[in-house]
Amino acid sequence: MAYNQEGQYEEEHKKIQYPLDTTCYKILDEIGRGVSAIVYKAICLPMNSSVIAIKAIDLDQSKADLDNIRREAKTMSLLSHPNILKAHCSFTVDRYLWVVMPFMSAGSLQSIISSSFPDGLSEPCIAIVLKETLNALAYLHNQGHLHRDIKAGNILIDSDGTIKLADFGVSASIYEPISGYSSSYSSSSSCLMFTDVAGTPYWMAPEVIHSHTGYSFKADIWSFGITALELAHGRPPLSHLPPSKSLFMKITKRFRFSDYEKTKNSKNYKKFSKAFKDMVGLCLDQDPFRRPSAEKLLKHPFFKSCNKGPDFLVKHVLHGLPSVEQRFRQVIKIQRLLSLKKSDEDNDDEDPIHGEISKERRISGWNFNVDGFELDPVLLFPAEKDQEISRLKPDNVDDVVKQVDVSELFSDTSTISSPGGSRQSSEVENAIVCGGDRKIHAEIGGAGSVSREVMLASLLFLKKSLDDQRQNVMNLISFFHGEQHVVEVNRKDNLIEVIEKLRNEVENEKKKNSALQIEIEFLKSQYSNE
Ligand SMILES: Nc1ncnc2c1ncn2[C@@H]1O[C@H](COP(=O)(O)OP(=O)(O)OP(=O)(O)O)[C@@H](O)[C@H]1O
Repeated sequence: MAYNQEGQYEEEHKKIQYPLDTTCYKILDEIGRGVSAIVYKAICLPMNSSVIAIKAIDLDQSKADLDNIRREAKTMSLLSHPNILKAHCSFTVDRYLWVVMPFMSAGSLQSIISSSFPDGLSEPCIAIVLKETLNALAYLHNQGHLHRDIKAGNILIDSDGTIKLADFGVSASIYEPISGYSSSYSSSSSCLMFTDVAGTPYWMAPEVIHSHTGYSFKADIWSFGITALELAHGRPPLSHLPPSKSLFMKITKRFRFSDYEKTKNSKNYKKFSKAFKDMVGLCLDQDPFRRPSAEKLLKHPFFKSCNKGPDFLVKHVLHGLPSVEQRFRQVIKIQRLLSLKKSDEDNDDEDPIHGEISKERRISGWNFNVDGFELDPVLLFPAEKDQEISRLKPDNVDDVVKQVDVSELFSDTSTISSPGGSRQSSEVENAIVCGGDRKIHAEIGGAGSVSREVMLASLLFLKKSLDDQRQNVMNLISFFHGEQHVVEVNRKDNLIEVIEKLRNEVENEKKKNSALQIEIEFLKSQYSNE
């Protein structure tokens, strides 16, 4: 790394002017694809055929307009940090914007885990990657910038283990609210806030999804926490759902609990340190104000005790890894196979939204579960009673929800079951409650007009659902008890596995129970106040 006299980091290529002409570049291979861009490995002919990466952004598909992209590129060119990937230059080619940047030969952490570490990286490796990323984030925030798209796909690694944060496609400067800028921007509150929805759904902070409440630097911290889970488990939470659907379900729709459970059935739960879990827990606080700043997070024991460097990543992650272009070809192959398989399956699928009511649980928010090292859903009422209760909701609910126009949140509305012009009241209610416990209570507190009968019916329904599930577990337990005398010794391992599964089910039941218990206690106190 080179530092100038002021101690600022200075990249070696800084003074070199890269040509703004396509004929000077020769494309070698495709190495990646994003939502609206293709990334190529290429060489720059007048620069001794040095290898570079070109990101060709389709301006017709990109949400941001050219002026915004240019402005952002200019702003980014003023930033300089060893953990931030800076573009060499950018220029338009027909309807594409070419961003010429250094080639990070091992590609993104996302492409590495998806090809070679499907169950995630080891904790010491994660610590190095996250620490370097956090250095970049702390610098960015200090300079008044939000990244707004922190995820493993935007963390790049070079052959020497150097980590750089990339892709400032949706980043924004908090100091430059220029008119015409696609972000809505508000400075009316005590801190500067954005209100547009930016980023990638799985990594989005709750306050970004509820963009009417505004968000700021802490939204990046949430995404950083999700990225930690992504590196640890090989995927972000809810990633078994299409991005738009996961977001959509989180904020407006019923979510089948059984769908969520599938994500937690990972056979080989890895053990992670308390420090790691604690650090992620701080990032994934529903309340952005309670999340630490990037600077403060760097002082967390998890990062303080991380004393390994890039060499460790070379040895434990990069060694024996297929090249970025080979990995990309593999991904494309798998995607093709999966899309063929999916189109077959889609024909047989039941409607995911209107499936069996008994399997559905409405999710009102997300809590970080330290022991399970996952995001856990906070359960609300069973779906069937939603309509009855929401019919009785206070009138101002619709006004609040008008500010959350779900159809505007997605560029890819094709995968969403259309919310329609007149939204159903059950969806409406869900949209307000999913921001966390405080909001749930505010909403239920507002439902003072709900009749005793309806509440009682809801609670009885909940109780029956719990009884049914308890009964199922009891049946399974007695089934295996009865079988015991014929179980041979060599089946002991299988039995242990089954018991473990049952134990998990019982644990899950307990968790569900306590979430419901809280709701019930709250409702009881509402009634006693009446
Ligand atoms: N400078 C680079 N050097 C090497 N590989 C790169 C570089 N930039 C991107 N890539 C590879 O290309 C892939 C796609 O990158 P891109 O930034 O388009 O997509 P993304 O960030 O995964 O998706 P999105 O469009 O949602 O942001 C990355 O995952 C990475 O493997």
